[in-house]
Amino acid sequence: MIMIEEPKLLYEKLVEGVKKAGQCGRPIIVSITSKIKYQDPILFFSACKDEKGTRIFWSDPNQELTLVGVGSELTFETNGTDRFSWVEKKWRKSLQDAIIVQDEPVPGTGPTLLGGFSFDPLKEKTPLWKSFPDVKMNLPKFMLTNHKESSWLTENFFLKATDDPDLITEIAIKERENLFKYGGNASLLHNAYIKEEINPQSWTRIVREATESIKKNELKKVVLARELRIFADKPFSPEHTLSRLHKEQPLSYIFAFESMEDCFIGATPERLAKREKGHVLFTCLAGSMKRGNTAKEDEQLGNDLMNDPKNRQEHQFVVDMIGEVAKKFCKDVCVPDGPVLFKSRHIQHLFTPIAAKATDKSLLTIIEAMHPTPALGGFPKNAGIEKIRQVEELDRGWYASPIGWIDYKGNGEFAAAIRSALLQGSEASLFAGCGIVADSDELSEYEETRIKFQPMLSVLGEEKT
Ligand SMILES: C=C(O[C@H]1C=CC=C(C(=O)O)[C@@H]1O)C(=O)O
Repeated sequence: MIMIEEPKLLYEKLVEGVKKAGQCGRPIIVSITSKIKYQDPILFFSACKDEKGTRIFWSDPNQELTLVGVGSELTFETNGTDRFSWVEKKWRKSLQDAIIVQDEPVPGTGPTLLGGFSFDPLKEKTPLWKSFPDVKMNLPKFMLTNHKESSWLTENFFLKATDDPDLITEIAIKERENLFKYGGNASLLHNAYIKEEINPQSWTRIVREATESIKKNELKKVVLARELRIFADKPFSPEHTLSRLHKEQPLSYIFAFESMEDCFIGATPERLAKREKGHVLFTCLAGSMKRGNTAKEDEQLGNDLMNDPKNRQEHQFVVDMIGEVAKKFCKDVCVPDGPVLFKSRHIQHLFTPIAAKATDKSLLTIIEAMHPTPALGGFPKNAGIEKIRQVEELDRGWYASPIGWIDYKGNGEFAAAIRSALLQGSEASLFAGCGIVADSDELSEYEETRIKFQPMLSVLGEEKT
């Protein structure tokens, strides 16, 4: 039996919450966190099938922190610009007078929002991303938090003055009992799919035209993406996909956001910013090369990447822009002299970490200023966004956008949602993009996107031959 807080304590806090909601004239968050026996996060995600459509999975590199949210007690979602400050205001307001019960102040426990943003609220929307608005951040009903080998369960309530604490306690106890009923083995599922590349010739033409715009000094860099649609013999399983991503991409952020019938899932190596205990960490990741077949070839390719002027230039735009944001919103900013290599299973990148001390500027304020970095949009920022809006034959939806979490103390982390797929039953759309500078070659960039599809293709099953 898993130790969760006493029903008596739960009941007392619910009574207190309902009373406070009456006094304040608005709903009140009651959030109770208990340390529980270690739980496997993917089994937990899989067991909560009844909450399909609301489940969220997040784990950081090496799985130092994993969050699994199920159910939604409170959701902030809207379309349009201004969404970062909109969420921030709503979240702060909802937290006023919150009743939070927690023994240990572990980041990522207690009331925490999980979710993400779309790439560009001003780009025309298509039905593809109908389940994902320009922002959707969710306070889950239940959230499992794993820090290395320890687990906590947070249970959230958004109480109105008219709620009945007896009834809510009774329902909460039943729901909890169902939470940990694990069974089945998702890893037995395996899909066979066929691929459809969407407009590949048109994409290479757009890339070539972008290099011409850059040569004419209209902008310095733009990241152009393309879509691959796959069709399988049976529905894709988020739990199966998560479990394979965990095995194949241990150095990446693994994420899954369910929304209605769809699931946006992936393994991104690209942190945007993490704020924890007064520190803010940023990652600049741009400039790519395939992995070698032997250690020697891999090392050679890594050296080529480190010494390639085109890739160094692509990378430097990212370092300069993120460095500027860090200096504007943080203090004691430390930018290394040059990049190192970051290697994942299918691809290697130039990588520069930036560290700083936090000020009173919130994580969402920083993310708003960063998005999209020149690794996802372009440089200068607005010229990049406009170029993408004009020329890309693609609805990016949440691809290349900030996804992550923030807790009630302002700790949190956001990553850029690349190396990702939108699962829609037995069909899926995959996305991959490349930084284009003046001397980019469209066929090499096309080849680079092919490599960037690999992390998702390899976990979604086998191509039918
Ligand atoms: C936009 C993507 O990758 C970005 C991140 C790392 C390296 C990149 C590059 O070398 O072009 C891209 O800027 C993607 O994978 O879809």
